[in-house]
Amino acid sequence: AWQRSQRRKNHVLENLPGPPSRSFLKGSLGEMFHRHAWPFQTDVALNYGPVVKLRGFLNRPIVFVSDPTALHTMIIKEEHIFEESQSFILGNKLIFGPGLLATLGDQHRKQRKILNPVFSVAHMRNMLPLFYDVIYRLRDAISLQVKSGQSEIDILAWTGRVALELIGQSGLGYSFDDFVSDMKDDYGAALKALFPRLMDVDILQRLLPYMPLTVPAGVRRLAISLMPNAAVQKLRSIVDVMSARSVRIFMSKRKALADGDEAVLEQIGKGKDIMSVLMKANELASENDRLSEEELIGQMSTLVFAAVDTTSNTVARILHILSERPHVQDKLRQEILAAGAHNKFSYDELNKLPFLNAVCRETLRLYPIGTTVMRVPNKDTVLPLSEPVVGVDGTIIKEIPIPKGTEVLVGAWACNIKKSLWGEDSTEWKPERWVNGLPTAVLEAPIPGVYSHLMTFLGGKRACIGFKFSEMEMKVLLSVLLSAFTFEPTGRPIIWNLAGVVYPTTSRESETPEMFLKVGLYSEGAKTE
Ligand code: HEM
Repeated sequence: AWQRSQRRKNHVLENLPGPPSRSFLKGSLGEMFHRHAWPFQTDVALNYGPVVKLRGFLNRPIVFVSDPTALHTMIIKEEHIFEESQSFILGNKLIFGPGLLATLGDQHRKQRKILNPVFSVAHMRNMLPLFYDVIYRLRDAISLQVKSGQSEIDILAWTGRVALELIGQSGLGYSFDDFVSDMKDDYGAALKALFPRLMDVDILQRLLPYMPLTVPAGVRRLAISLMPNAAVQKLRSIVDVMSARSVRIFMSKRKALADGDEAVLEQIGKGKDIMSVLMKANELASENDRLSEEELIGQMSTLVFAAVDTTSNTVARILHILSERPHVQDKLRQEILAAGAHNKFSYDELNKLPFLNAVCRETLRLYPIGTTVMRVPNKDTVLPLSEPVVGVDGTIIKEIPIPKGTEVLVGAWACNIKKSLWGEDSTEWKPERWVNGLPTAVLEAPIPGVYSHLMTFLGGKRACIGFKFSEMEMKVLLSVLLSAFTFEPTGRPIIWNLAGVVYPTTSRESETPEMFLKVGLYSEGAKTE
């Protein structure tokens, strides 16, 4: 009977529609995960229905899900079953230490419990003045560049620098960058090199679950240091730079905390940064809730890593879109100026600007920095569906049995652009849809996204913890930059590449993340063409 039931489960998976597999060894992985996979991913998102069968290594089925009810089951109801893959967790543990991206179950829950308050709206309000200080310095630096006659500016370099400095100051209480000279900080350089190096070791990372983790960490590091692989060695030196810095910052904070309030106030974040607040809360927490030093240090690189490329590429994308739509750019600028952008906005004022809100949300909907995330159930389970799926053999499938260990992809982008929810124009960038009211289908669907019916920040217990931080960063940046500058295309291409985080280059071949726009000084009365 057990074998019959297994066969039936596999039959349902095999019966799901999907694109043909082109390679026995790699299945569809080669077509799905490369820099220019947009046509393939669009096909998968739009043309096979809400649950799609893809092929992985040795043609094993991978289930691609964008059905809201199935996603709700994966992300909320059965979050404890649909875990992150072992290679993701173990890879992150080696890179960042045991922080939020590297733990599961109770340990992860305990970390979230103590970290959530430092990402609350109340804490964002505390940090807003610091955001303005940093972003004004950025504005002055760009202004100097423009006044000195440089008009084509690498916007991504600046959104990256400002994102690092913001999480540095408000997250770690540490300054990486003065925006005056070229950034020379070795931590910043290490972080920038991390993503490309991670791509180099992708296959090795998939092998990580097979490395015996019962051996002590020191021995494991020694084993890694002996690996004759250049990519691994480069990655190791990046990790060494990051972890040495985290430990140094941590030690100085611990000393300041021990020395008392005055010493804390003398630090860059004046004790208000996320790590200082966290360390203080941790001291006061009960024995059960308290995190170890290793776990605290593990949060530092995790936060910096998770905060920088994500937000900086999203802001770059918004400015790219606005550069191509001068009227929309001006409409947004006028809203910001009319609301008094020359003074600093309060947190509530910033969030009450309807068009700014719409532009951010629409960009996050259509252009999330990651199109999918992977989950792997730790036992056999069943995914219910919002609407039935028609199998390859014509039978109607109402629910999908998922055997333990099956790779299931959360189709975050696919859900964000689903036509049955968002309408026929779902693949067009139309901020007005957020002003005019969202379709009832969107409002009524059980989309498990933590932010505005979108899957961009995911949802549930492993949702992005920094989504309000990121939203505040985007909004302050846009309001300050648009009231000072105009943005136009340079005439050269901007290509968006699919990767762990989607990033722009100036050609399909180039591997350098960069995005040039023509930047001019905005003076009131003079409108953008
Ligand atoms: C546009 C900006 C951002 C996007 C689209 C984004 C998206 C995401 C997504 C999809 C996840 C879930 C990853 C997974 O489970 O596989 C995540 C997790 C996370 N994000 Fe973000 N993120 C952004 C900005 C930020 C910022 C600014 C911070 C910190 C200040 C941050 C901190 C984190 C952390 C710590 C996690 C791990 C949470 C956990 O597992 O408990 N993110 N983010």
